[in-house]
Amino acid sequence: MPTPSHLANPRYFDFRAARRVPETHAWPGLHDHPVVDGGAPGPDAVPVVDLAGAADEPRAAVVAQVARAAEQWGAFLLTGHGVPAELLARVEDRIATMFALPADDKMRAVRGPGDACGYGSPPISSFFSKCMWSEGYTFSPANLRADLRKLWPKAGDDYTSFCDVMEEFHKHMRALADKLLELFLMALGLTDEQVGGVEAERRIAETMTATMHLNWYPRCPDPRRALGLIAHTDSGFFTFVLQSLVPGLQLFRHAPDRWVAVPAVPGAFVVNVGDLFHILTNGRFHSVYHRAVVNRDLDRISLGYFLGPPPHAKVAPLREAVPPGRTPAYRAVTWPEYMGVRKKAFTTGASALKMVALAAAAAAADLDDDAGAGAAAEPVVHQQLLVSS
Ligand SMILES: C=C1C[C@]23C[C@@]1(O)CC[C@H]2[C@@]12CCC[C@@](C)(C(=O)O1)[C@H]2[C@@H]3C(=O)O
Ligand SMILES: O=C(O)CCC(=O)C(=O)O
Ligand SMILES: [Fe+2]
Repeated sequence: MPTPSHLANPRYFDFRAARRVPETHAWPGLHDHPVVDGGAPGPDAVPVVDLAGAADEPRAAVVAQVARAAEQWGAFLLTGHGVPAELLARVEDRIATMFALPADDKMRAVRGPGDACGYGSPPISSFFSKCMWSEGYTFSPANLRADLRKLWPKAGDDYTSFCDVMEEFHKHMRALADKLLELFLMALGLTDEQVGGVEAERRIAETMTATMHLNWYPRCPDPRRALGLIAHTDSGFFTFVLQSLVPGLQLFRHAPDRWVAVPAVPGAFVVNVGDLFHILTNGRFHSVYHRAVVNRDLDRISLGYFLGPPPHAKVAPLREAVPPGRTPAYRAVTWPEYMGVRKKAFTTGASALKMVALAAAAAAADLDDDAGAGAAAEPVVHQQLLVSS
């Protein structure tokens, strides 16, 4: 019998056929920090923001929940958001159908070097010598039907239903992103009038763009040796993560260093603060290190809906976020510029946020990794894993 061509393709690792985790996929240092349950009551309980209360006036309680979560965790579970559960079920179902495509079809859509969209490992994987136990697909919802022809060149029913469902989802998510941006800005202390009326804030809301990245974490014969997605901070403003009912997302918390396992709450999104929001808020809302682990018996699917500025827009601390008498803690950067800095940071082991910090203000605000709640706490994952690019 001839070998199917995808098995002959050295770029495709067949997770389904793997009976063990090969050295190429075995990560050292995965258990350097304990894992605690973020679904149990107590100080490690992942904060919950329930938007069902945000429709009533005053919204002060919801705004306070957002402020606390963004300042102390850089992440929270979002419930009561109004995106229908039945739509989320269809989204997951379509994603599963996409990942079940034959390897040849997926490899045809592979992300080329420097491409924003495409199939395969996420961009961050290029900085590490080990491979992750996952496959991913990135696309722009604004360019959905054209992007998805990479996977389904002949279109057809699966293509059409995938695009229809994702378009419906994107419409809901874009509106939800606007609502959450408003709450974030109010949580920074801006009034309703400032949110809609101040030029800088209005421009952010009007130009914010969305990117979708889908993750498939196949079940794994030895989940303690493998890693679904390496610890990272998201680089944009903020991200909605939809995780299937199989948990796997973990948030890094400092002092003591530990991983907090985010519970899989049906219908909830996890919201992560990204690096550009960290900069925009002058470090008051901090980006959060997170990773995804894999499971022995079950596949896991997740979806990241990433919000950020358009490529040409400079992001700098908002005037309202800089305390009186202080200077901004970060210089202005565009998203592509920041990705360039982060690439350099990965190859040198430095912190990308520190590389864009303004020295004098950084010293005054004590932007040290050990600064506590205001700093993006960083797990020790870099030394042994970096490859130079
Ligand atoms: C908008 C984006 C954020 C992202 C890079 C991307 O262009 C599309 C994929 C996103 C993702 C998902 C997995 C982790 C991550 C670090 C990566 O390598 O690709 C993020 C990127 C990010 O937040 O920087
Ligand atoms: O799979 C997850 O839960 C996390 C995904 C994620 O962090 C990402 O896509 O950036
Ligand atoms: Fe992420």
